[in-house]
Amino acid sequence: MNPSFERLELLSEHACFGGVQRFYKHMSSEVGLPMRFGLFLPAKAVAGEAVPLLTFLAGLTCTEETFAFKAGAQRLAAELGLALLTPDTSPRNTGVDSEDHHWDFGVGAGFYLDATQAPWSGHWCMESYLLKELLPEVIDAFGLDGKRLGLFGHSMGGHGALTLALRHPGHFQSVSAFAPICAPTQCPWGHKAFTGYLGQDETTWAEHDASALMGQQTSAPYPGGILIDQGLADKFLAEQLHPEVFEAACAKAGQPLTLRRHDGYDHGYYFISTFVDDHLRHHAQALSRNA
Ligand SMILES: N[C@@H](CCC(=O)N[C@@H](CS)C(=O)NCC(=O)O)C(=O)O
Repeated sequence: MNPSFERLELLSEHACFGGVQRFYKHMSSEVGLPMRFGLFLPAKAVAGEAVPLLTFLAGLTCTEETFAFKAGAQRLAAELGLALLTPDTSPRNTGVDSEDHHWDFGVGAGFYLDATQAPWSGHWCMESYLLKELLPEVIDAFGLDGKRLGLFGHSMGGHGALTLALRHPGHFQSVSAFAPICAPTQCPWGHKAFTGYLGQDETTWAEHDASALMGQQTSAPYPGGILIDQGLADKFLAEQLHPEVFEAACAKAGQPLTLRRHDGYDHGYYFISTFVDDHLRHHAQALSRNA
């Protein structure tokens, strides 16, 4: 049996739109603890075809189950032949006393980076976990196409999608986000997370700020375009999200950006489920070009 597959413990399995939604647990050497993730495989992947992999990074307080339960993405993913990977949002049960004292820092709030500050630096290394361990292991275990990878996410996970896509050029072929934290160095969530995980030296923060990273580009890193949806009734928009800062950075870099602002939509999964099909099509189109 494939050694990557052998490392995975199947927690549950549900037939879904001709494919299968599964939840797994595995021992992560990067995190140093067991981690959980969700994986939807369309019928073609179950039959052994190397389909593209689209990874969704969830927001604050979410788990590997949230997007799988609430977004309603499996129907179209099945039709388009996309596998969907939903990692957890942080390590859990780490032994750090204060890990769950805040809903926006610690457990459920890994911010998709590698912490450099104690006590977080021991286990909080979501960037290395995703890039060096989870994605390669899942691609290998299920025979997916590692050259056709898309990344999207919501809120903190939108920050994760944009920053990881910019920090790892060439790794992902498509990127999109729902209500992302676009300029974490300029908002309370970002200040709190970066102070805790990265320390007081703000020069290190810019390396994890999507707008700052885009501002450094001299040509478009995603010439096929980036898609962002943002609800205008989102209670976090004014204070935390700052899509206009990312919009300006994209304009400066010549990065095509479709930033859609939707009257009446809030921050939650009713908003995500309304527009998720457009994101799946955005990725399917980019990933089929790379086939
Ligand atoms: N607990 C927070 C809200 C946290 C929140 O909205 N989390 C978003 C991501 S930033 C989410 O997706 N929550 C899960 C859900 O809506 O099901 C509050 O009370 O304001």
